[in-house]
Amino acid sequence: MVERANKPKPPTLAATPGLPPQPTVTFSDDNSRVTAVLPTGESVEVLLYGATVISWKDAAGDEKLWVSEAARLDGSKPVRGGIPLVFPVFGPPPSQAEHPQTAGLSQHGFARSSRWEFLGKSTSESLMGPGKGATDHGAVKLDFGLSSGSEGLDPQARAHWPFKFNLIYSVLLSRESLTTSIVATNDDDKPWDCHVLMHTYLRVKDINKVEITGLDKASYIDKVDGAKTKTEESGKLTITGETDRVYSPVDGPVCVVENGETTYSVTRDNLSNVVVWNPWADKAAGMGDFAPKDGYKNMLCIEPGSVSTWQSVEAGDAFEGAQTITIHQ
Ligand SMILES: O=P(O)(O)OC[C@H]1O[C@@H](O)[C@H](O)[C@@H](O)[C@@H]1O
Repeated sequence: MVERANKPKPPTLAATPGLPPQPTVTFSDDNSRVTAVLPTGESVEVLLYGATVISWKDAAGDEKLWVSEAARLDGSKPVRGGIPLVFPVFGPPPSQAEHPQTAGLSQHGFARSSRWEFLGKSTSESLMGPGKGATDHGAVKLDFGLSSGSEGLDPQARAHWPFKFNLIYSVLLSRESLTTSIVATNDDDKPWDCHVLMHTYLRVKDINKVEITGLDKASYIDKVDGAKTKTEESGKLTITGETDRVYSPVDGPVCVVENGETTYSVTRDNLSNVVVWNPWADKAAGMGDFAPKDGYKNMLCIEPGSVSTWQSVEAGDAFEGAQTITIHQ
């Protein structure tokens, strides 16, 4: 056979003009987690168990979330750290008399203790569209699903929360921020109630040098002082001991300031509460999966949620909520 002199060469990806580098999405060998990396180096890692975000790094590789060194990542226990998702009940379940629907569930519900399904990814162009600037920087969204029919559903849900539901949880990584959002749809023919909360463990350098802004004049329930309702009087909240508060702030960012510099700002969409939690020394000492024991100095939970009242979701309706955490250098 004679070679044609001007035989056209097959196009190669590298040579394709105008195609910007794309984020990569990979699965771990055991299929337990999915990792997304932007072309500029930022990354996020999500464990299918709980759809728990267990790592979020900036382009320099600096970790933004705190995960306990003793956290169980094998699906035997909710993860101590990262971003566990709380649904459909926040905190210890209420009594049968208070709220029969959720009384039989365990603390913080079953979303964080079920194995979710990875539904797919969307990357920069489909997310942002051309001309919106974001394509220059890259972004990737990972979608996860859990429903009443899911194989991975924690058995406590089937036994104690026998409703039809469908949850879609999305994790959107862009260069400076991470957004997590949930759509909780009622597929049943009767209403059900839920709480939703994103239990974010932010990594901080030294809790003693942290101030939290954005809570000024907000009312809160102080869970370490007999669940009294109080009003935040400090424009710059400091953490000096065990702290467990359910705030109802006005809209606007809640910021973490370290050494006088804002390091994170957290904004909310349709989530009216922010829980601020740090277990401090004694409580951390009593938690088997909390390590190192002085790790409370390097973490601060800022947890956007909808937990001070029940969200009643009608048949066929959905509850949606989201948080965006932005890194400030
Ligand atoms: O140990 P868990 O179930 O992960 O909960 C940790 C903390 O989560 C917080 O959201 C609660 O306000 C605290 O009361 C609780 O101690």
